[in-house]
Amino acid sequence: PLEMSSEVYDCIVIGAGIQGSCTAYQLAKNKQKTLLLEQFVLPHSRGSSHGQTRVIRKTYEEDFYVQMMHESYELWAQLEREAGVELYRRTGLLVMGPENGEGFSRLKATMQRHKIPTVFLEKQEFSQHIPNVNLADGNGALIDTFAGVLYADRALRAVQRLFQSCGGVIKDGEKVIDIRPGAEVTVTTDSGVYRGRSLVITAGPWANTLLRHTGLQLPLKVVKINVCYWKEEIPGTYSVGQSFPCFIEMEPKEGEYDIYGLPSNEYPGLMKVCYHMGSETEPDERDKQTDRGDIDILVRFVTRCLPGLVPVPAVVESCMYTVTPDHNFVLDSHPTYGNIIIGAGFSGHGFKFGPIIGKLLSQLAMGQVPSHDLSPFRIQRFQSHARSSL
Ligand SMILES: Cc1cc2nc3c(=O)[nH]c(=O)nc-3n(C[C@H](O)[C@H](O)[C@H](O)COP(=O)(O)OP(=O)(O)OC[C@H]3O[C@@H](n4cnc5c(N)ncnc54)[C@H](O)[C@@H]3O)c2cc1C
Ligand SMILES: O=C(O)[C@@H]1CCCC=N1
Repeated sequence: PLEMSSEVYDCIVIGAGIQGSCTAYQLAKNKQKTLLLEQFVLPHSRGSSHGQTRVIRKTYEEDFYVQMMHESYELWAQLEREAGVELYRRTGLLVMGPENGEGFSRLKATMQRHKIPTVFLEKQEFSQHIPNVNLADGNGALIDTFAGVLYADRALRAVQRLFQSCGGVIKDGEKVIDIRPGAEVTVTTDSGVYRGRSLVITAGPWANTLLRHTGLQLPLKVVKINVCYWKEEIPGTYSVGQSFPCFIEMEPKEGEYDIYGLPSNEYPGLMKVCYHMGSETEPDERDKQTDRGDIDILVRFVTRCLPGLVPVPAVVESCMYTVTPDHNFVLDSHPTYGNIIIGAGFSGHGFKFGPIIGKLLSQLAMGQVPSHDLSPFRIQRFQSHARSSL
């Protein structure tokens, strides 16, 4: 039998990806005795938060994401100061999309409504501003000038360090195998039993595996992303050093989902260009999913749009998205157990929100009113969905 710890934590957080780590840090900063449990030995590359870089941007169609990103930028800057490390590099973000399409028009309108510093590029001046990129016929282009790159691995380590420096406890290499809801939630791992007055589940692709212990299943699809790096024909052509921006092509001709890229930086001479969707996988069987349909789409895109890259990926890494039907997050209390809080379904765009999500989930865990409207993120929106069982 496993030994029960005598300690009762104010909060136990399951999952030390960016969302769980930021939540745990916010709790510890608020003087909550907090335990952060992680199934793998840290750092690891088997979830969704590993890798050197992520895009940060305010470029969203929806007002609620823009509002959250205003605060998230401030919290990232605060984290940089607290940790004493650079986490954000401003590069700008080029968005290309069908000029008269609904998505691109909505995006432009939201940028203008929120007065987000944006440069709108006319077709005739495009190549002068953005050399070595072919703008598709009928596409418009804009630049979100404060967008950039987050140093992801570095950020995750920094947040976990800050959490520990506030007295937080991390137990890694401990997989949670059971959850017993109650006024004190009992959490069993493969090596111990812990109690907490509240529980936060931020388990990324494993969210439904854990939620099963609480009688809840969410309509989440886990997909494997082939993270592709492409060699520059002339090293530096698309580099941070040459002020090349991150980019998103909305509704590309080559596929149903967006294609995005980050300037070459982490691997000199290699630029990251990815497809914003992948094939379904079981999170523990990620490496058995070998579908390369997304890479075929990317090869066609790179050939058409980025003529300075060799159109064959030089390095392919793996990562996972946990996707909801509407691609919006789940940030809510459990429908039956109010002291169990869920952060899930970040749908491939959650990293940039890490600090604000940490703040919101910690507010829910402490029984406070969240400081942003969480109605777009409620579990209730899935009520009619076949796979949700409340
Ligand atoms: C290729 C790729 C590119 C992306 N690009 C961007 C981008 O440019 N910008 C952006 O904002 N976002 C981006 N994202 C999305 C972002 O990275 C994710 O939304 C975010 O990392 C999700 O974090 P998480 O903490 O929810 O999940 P995870 O990082 O997966 O963390 C969950 C953790 O829970 C642990 N866990 C699970 N089950 C258990 C258990 N039983 N016991 C203990 N621990 C457990 C897991 O091991 C894992 O460490 C990208 C994602 C990918 C894959
Ligand atoms: O979230 C982001 O900004 C990136 C780029 C666009 C698609 C998904 N992730």
